[in-house]
Formats: sequence, C-alpha cells, structure tokens
Amino acid sequence: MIGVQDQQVEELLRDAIHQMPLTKEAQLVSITKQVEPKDPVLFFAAAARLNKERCFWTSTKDSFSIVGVGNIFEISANQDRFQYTETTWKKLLGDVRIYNPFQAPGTGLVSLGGLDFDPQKPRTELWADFPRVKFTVPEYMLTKNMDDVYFTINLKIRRDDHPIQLMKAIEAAERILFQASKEQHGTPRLVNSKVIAPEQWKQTVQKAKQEIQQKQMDKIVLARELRLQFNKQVNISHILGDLIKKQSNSYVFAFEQNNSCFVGATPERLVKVDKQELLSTCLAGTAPRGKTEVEDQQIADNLLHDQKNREEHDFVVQMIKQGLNKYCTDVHIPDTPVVYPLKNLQHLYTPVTGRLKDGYTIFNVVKELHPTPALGGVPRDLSMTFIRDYERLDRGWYGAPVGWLDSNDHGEFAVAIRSALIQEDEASLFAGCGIVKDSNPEEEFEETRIKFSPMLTVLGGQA
Ligand SMILES: C=C(O[C@H]1C=CC=C(C(=O)O)[C@@H]1O)C(=O)O
Ligand SMILES: [Mg+2]
Repeated sequence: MIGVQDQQVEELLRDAIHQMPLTKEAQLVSITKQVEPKDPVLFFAAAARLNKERCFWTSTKDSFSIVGVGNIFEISANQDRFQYTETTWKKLLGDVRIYNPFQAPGTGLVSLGGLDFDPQKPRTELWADFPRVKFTVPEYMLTKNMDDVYFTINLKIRRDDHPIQLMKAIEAAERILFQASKEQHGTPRLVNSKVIAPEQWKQTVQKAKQEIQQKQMDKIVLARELRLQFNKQVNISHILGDLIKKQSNSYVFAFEQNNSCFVGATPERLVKVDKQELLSTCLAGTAPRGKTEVEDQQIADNLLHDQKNREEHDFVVQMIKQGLNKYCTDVHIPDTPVVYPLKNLQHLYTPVTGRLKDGYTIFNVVKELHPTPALGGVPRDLSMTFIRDYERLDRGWYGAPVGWLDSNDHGEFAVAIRSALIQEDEASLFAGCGIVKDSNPEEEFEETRIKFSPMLTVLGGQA
C-alpha cells in the first residue's frame, strides 16, 4: 500500500495507545486514508478470504460505494429500536478516536445496517440468521466517492498493545483485501423455481380490496415470495457486479449474516442527509417497459395519467410531506410526479427536498417515514395490522430501511425492495404492490411478477 501513509497509521496508533485514558480498558480507533482506485465489488470478493461478515452499498446513480468487512462494534436491539440505535451510536461517537482528514461522505466512523419491516410480526425460520435490528461498524471499510477511494481501519486498542504488532495484523489484512481474488466459482444453474401460494395471495388482495371499498382503509401493500433452488452455492459478488451493471438509478446492497445474505437493487430512496440538506423520494405506481421506444413512451404517458396509479402514488406523497414537516424546514415537493425508468419497469416518482431542523438526525426521519404507504398502507396502523394478520410471508428485512450513516452527519437509507434472501444454494425473492380500491388481483399479481425480474435475471431466471 502507500508506504508513507502506513508510517502515519503507525504513529497514530502509537499516539492513541499513549494517550489512552487510565479509566479505559480499550479504545476504539478509526483511521481513514486515501488509496489507489479499487473496484468495490473486487474488494468485496477478496474479503471472502478473511471469513468475516461483509456488507455492501452502492448508489449506481451517484457512483458512490461503501464495502464493510468484519464487525468491530454492533448495535442490535429488539425494542425501542430507533431510540436505542441512535443513543448507542451517539455514545459510541463520544467514545471513539477518529483520524479522518477527509470530508467525503462515508469516511471516518460509519455504521451500516438495517431492520425488520415489522417488529411485531412473529419470526419464521427463513430470517433466523438476521437480528431484528443490526448496525455494524466494520473492521475494514472501502469507500468510493466518484474517483476517490478511501480505506478505513477500525480497531480496538489496549494500553499494552504494541503499534508494530497492530500494524502487522493490519498489513496482512490489507494484502488480502487489495489483492485480486482468484476464486472462479462459475455461475450456478437455477434448477427449480416455486411461486409461493399464488391463489391464496390473490384472495388476500381481494380481501384487502373489500376492506378498502368498505372504507376501513385506503391502501394496503401486499407482498409475496418466489423461492429458487440452484445446483450450487450462489456467489454474492457476481450478483452484485451484475446488479450494478444492469440496474442504473438503483441502490445495490448486500448484508451478510451467518449463512444468509440479503441482497437487492432498490430504486427507492427513503432519505439522504448531507449535513442538514435532506432528500427523500416518493415512489409508487408501476408499469412495464415497452419493447420499442414508441411503446415505452406510450406506456409512460398512460402511467402518468392513470388514476389508479396516481392514487397509489399520492398516498405516499401526502404521508411523506406530513412526516417531513415535523423535522424539516423548506420542504419542497413538486405537484405532479414524473416517470422514473428502470431496466424492467417504470414508476411514478416525486423527489422531495428539505432542511433538517437543528437537533434532529437521519434516525428521526427514518423512524417517522417507515413504513411509507409504498410498503405499508393508509392508515398506517390498520394496514400494518392487516399485513400482519393476512399476508403469509415473513418479510424480515424486505421492505424496511437499509443504509448507512457516518460521523460527519452524512447518511442514506433506501427501502429494501427488489431484493432476495440468499441462503447458499437457495433464494427467496420478494415483491409487493399497493392495493387500492380499483386494484385487480390478476394485474397486481402480474405487477409483482415483473418486480421479481431485477433479482431473478441476475440469478439465472427468465424475466
Ligand atoms: C413493494 C414494492 O414496490 C413498491 C414501490 C414502488 C411501486 C410500488 C407499486 O406500484 O405498487 C410499490 O409500492 C416492491 O417492489 O416490492
Ligand atoms: Mg402498484
């Protein structure tokens, strides 16, 4: 690696050891340095050789990536999940020594993670590997912001540690992480695919529609599962590489947990914060892509003027507007949506901007907005109860916020849709859709079928 910087790292470690308060047994130290360009997917692939849990985040639109390896600090909670996560994160920030001369987002101390869609829904075996909430501060982290690449080392030091010994361990890990990975797994073959309970799902849509028509609720989002079997273990780095190539305008993410990995390419930003500048997105209302440019334009025009889809979308806009007004000033939301094209489908999209009021953080906004009516419904409580009672699916982390935040008040969370839980040679894909009074169960079934495509095609299936 870059030699001069390594001498600096050693000096920083020496200082940190000498200056450790007597009251402390151990101290978390975080050191960020700039490194030569490195492909985040190759870094993720190479990290497999360290046998530590990995996490991955790329915003394909912004050319921004974070790859985390290992886990030096973990926040997991079952109750008061937002409050506890925020309090623990703030406490950690007050406790850690950070050497980060860069202001780039995603450098310095960063925590990455996600949580359950519904903390009240009983868990099944499917998600047994995943805690209900988990945020991780990785041991090693690569951050790529446009053409600049940074490497962060997070370690716990003790008073009797020796900087030269610590450096040896760091350099050994760096050699592995920055070397090209030679593993060639070949692409696994999809040998079986099972649509879970299609007819029951359509009946549940019908039931949701009835409740809406009887004015119990306005909107309920219902999801379903597609279960795949392969002839051998799925290679997560290949999947991530393919998703990045194919899914522009998306967040490509992966969170490993024991033998499971939750992977996706979601177009739906929940909230992005850069100091006090805030961005959010209303995304709901869906149509397929056309086979020709003319057909595509025709479908987009129809989508923009389709009452049922506009209704689905407007519920999201109203709720996000209301939610953000509590925590932001200068909330700006255009009156009409535009069409947001993706590889396999197109959505109605309304961008939102605002300024976070003093004293509030990204956690307040995530807590307020989740679940938006793009994943839950309207009103929130009744639709969540309906989903809990009638949807035959353990959503786990599907449909919930996943993302990251750093020690310099940057952070971003996306809604984990277009996603799959991969478990060695098996995978569960998830897709949902907004049911409103004019929904048709067959059409909603078809809409969810298309929503499986981003994950299905990179896993060797047919869209
Ligand atoms: C719930 C999903 O999509 C949501 C986001 C965009 C459009 C949606 C829709 O048109 O129904 C859904 O609300 C999913 O992809 O699993
Ligand atoms: Mg829809």
